[in-house]
Amino acid sequence: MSKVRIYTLAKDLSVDNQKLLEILDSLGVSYKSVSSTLDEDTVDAIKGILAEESAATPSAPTDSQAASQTPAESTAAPQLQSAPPTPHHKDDVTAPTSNSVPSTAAQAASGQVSSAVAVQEAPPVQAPEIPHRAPVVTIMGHVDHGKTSLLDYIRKTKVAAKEAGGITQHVGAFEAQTSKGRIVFIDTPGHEAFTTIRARGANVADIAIIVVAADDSIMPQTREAIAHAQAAKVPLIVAINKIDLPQADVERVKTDLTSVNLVPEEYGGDTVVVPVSAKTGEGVEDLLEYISLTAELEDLRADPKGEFSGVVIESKVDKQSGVLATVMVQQGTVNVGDFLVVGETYGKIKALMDSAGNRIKSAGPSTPVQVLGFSEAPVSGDKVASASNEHTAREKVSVRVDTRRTVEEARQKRKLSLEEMMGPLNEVREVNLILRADTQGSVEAIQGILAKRETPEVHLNVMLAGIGAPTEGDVLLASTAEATILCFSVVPSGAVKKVADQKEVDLKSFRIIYELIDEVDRLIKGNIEPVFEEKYLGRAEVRMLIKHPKSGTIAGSYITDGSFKRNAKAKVTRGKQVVYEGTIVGLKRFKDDVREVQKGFECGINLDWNDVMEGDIIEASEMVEVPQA
Ligand SMILES: Nc1nc2c(ncn2[C@@H]2O[C@H](COP(=O)(O)OP(=O)(O)OP(=O)(O)O)[C@@H](O)[C@H]2O)c(=O)[nH]1
Repeated sequence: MSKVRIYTLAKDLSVDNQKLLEILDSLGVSYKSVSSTLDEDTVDAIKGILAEESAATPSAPTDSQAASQTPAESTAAPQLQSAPPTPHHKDDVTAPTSNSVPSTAAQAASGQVSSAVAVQEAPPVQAPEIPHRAPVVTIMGHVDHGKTSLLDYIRKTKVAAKEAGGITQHVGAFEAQTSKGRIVFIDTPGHEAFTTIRARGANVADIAIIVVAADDSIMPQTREAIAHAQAAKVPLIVAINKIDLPQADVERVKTDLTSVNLVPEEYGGDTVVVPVSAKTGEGVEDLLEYISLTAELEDLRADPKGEFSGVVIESKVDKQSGVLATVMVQQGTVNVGDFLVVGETYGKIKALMDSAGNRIKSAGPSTPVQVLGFSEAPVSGDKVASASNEHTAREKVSVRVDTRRTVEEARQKRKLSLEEMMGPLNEVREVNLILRADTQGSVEAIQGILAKRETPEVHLNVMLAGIGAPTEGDVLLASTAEATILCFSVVPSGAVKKVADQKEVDLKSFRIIYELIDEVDRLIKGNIEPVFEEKYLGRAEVRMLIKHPKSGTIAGSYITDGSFKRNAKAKVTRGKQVVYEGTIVGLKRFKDDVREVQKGFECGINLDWNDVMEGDIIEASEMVEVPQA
């Protein structure tokens, strides 16, 4: 029985991948990605549904439009109204679950425009769809594995040469035209730019390409790159490069990938792996196709008419032109003459250039543009907003200044709620860790022990485990993922320690493995939901009532047992009945506010409740954490 990949079938049947996935969903067939394979029965069922659909709507215009729609980007093409796609199906096997012929309901679920709709006089009012946007791709990998060469090859073959013959400037990104539409590449190789941007709270890449040289396989920076992509939660595609070399061993790379939990699709996993050569160009077309397929599944959309937002990719000061910043438009449209607010400054756009160096008047989503008009060079990762006039720009800046101050003040006070400290209660908590050790043996030993430390409530997520001292990249990763860096028998450099301090990242070094494990246990404990129990504190009799102009009624009381504390819980009983439960908001001894009053003393108790009466009994208690084994 021959099998066929989803995207190949989509191509053969002239429908878009999304449509096929919807049909598969309606049939209850699980898949991992568009490159998953389908067996003949499923293919027949799909063909049956499509045939029925076209019979039901012989000339429905929306149907044919949807079928011919290019996946990567559509300017405003109306799509079939359907449920939003589920980008990743984690289910393991591609198995058609039943022979059931799809019902009408299933057809409806698959987005079919029914004949009933087709004959209606007035078409139903549809909300205008947000158009697709081009994917933004970043290429990461180990040094010398061919990131620059791959980008150069794509640039050379896919970017229209600049007409005037001038030299295209390096602007940090370029746009490639492929048969599947536009793809934007961030061309500052390595993950520095990527992580710097992320460390500033912005995410610019939609897809990460991890380049692995076929003659070298997985290396330390490959692991780092994978960890960064995973922390950013962007889909990744592995490009096995240099397959033209005689010593290239693609199979070895695939096997090694499984050791970092990236199981290639051929091995039953869901990692897309594409063998390429940046030298001969072999496989590059496939890689571009996979990028478009991934982008399609991610269903990337942005509204060119929406409010503008962008991110600075890089900036420089040009002796002649002044500050030149490359901004990736993420949403909305930017125009010459707009005011741009970046950081706590603003500027008016004097000129815009596309990544090929052509002057343009405006730019929409997923377009890298070089902006002339900033007075100070912005930093990569800075978020950019626009304003239609100078007054609004100034207001936006002042809001940003206020927000920064508030955040700084809050940070100084650092009074976090339980939830802020520990995340929502009753959920499995994640402790993110980055491990650094002297040898592979130590790394594996630590990982082995850690695996046994996990509890049902706390999951240990080792984002990166590497040999050698921690790097600044690790610190950036830790700061964006709120991870702790644990070092065993390796010492962080002063520079790395400094960055960790600045970013408030916990960076700890150990010489004895069990001290490291103790630290992990502490981290786990810190993440286990604390158990509190009520502890009795004391009892008091209300002997007189004092009216206070500000605090209301204060219960002049005598402590008959234990002690009373400010902020403790209070329960008031009258006879046998509990008449009030609340908090002791204030305690007074004569005119002074006090924290605690012991048995045998008189005091004023403010319950923030005015109906307390003489003769009432007040009982105080507090919640205390029960230490757990
Ligand atoms: N034979 C062969 N050589 C390649 C290929 N891709 C890159 N190279 C060579 O590998 C070396 C490193 O390539 P680069 O593109 O500079 O690698 P990189 O990953 O960008 O390196 P860094 O920028 O230093 O991190 C260069 O000598 C390239 O010519 C390929 O597909 N085949």
